[in-house]
Amino acid sequence: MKKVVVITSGGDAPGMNAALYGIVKKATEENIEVYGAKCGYIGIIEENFVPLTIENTFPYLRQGGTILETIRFPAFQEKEVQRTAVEIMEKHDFDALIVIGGDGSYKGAAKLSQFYFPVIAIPATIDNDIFGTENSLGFSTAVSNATAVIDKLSTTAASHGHIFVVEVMGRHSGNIAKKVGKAVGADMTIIPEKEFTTEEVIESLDLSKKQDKKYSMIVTAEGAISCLELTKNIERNSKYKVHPLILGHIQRGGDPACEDRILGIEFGEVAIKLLKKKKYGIALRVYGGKIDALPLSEYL
Ligand SMILES: Nc1ncnc2c1ncn2[C@@H]1O[C@H](COP(=O)(O)OP(=O)(O)OP(=O)(O)O)[C@@H](O)[C@H]1O
Ligand SMILES: O=P(O)(O)OC[C@H]1O[C@](O)(CO)[C@@H](O)[C@@H]1O
Repeated sequence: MKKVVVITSGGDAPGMNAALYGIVKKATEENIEVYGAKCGYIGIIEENFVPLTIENTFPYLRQGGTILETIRFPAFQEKEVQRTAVEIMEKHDFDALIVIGGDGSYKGAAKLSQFYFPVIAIPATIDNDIFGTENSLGFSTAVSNATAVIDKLSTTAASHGHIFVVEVMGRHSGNIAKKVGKAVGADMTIIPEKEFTTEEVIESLDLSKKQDKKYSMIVTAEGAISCLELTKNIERNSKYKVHPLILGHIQRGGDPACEDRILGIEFGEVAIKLLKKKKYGIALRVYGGKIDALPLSEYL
């Protein structure tokens, strides 16, 4: 193992830069050269490679986003595009690819592995919805970011007795909503995995009033219902006036929480250790609180 290439793919996740630093740190100890392809899978196809060194990764270990940047690239689902990626990586003498990304990125990694190219995937998505792992880079930070904003909202909401419906991210997953809803003591949390009715939401607001709470808070995941639609539904079917708020990309923004930094560095180091032992075709995960790996074929 002499030369590896890394991508960050899907939505950026705080902790991706820490993973890049972890990879470079361990690779440097092992005399392995590291390159990054810019903007995810498209960077391989466009042969947009940049050298990654301690000098250009260490300063960003504590910074959110991804210095390699990321673009969603749906064409990568085509087999011919995947084949081209493998040919390009071979042409540039890369011995392995490390993919840092979410469940879509994991599918791309699994497909490349079918061409017998050595691949390791590192879980990174604020949604924490990758099969098999208890945690993914960015989740902890996103939950903290959303909780901090709602905490701010609570003081003004309490002063006016307002009702807020706050929409958090998660197109297919209620993981952020569930944690945030718990942390802020939401009157109801709505997630894509569970059906709900407007009547149930109104009942939760009735209960909140009955309990003399100073304000009411509903948390909804974007994939369940948008806060604008839910606001309309509540106002049409009750006497309540509702204030909607979409938290949006602020959840992915800013610097990684300590947990995501540490996990990022550890994932990066483990990826290089495994590649050095010729273990690839695998996806890293957190299981029982520890880092281990599943075969990438699980993600096809
Ligand atoms: N079925 C697939 N086969 C091959 N490549 C895929 C597949 N699905 C997604 N990809 C590649 O992975 C990239 C990232 O996937 P996607 O946009 O779903 O984000 P993600 O990795 O799930 O991250 P996030 O959870 O943050 O959205 C896509 O832009 C595409 O290049
Ligand atoms: O920034 P984009 O491409 O609009 O993606 C938004 C999506 O990405 C995620 O933040 C995951 O990274 C989802 O929660 C959200 O639905």
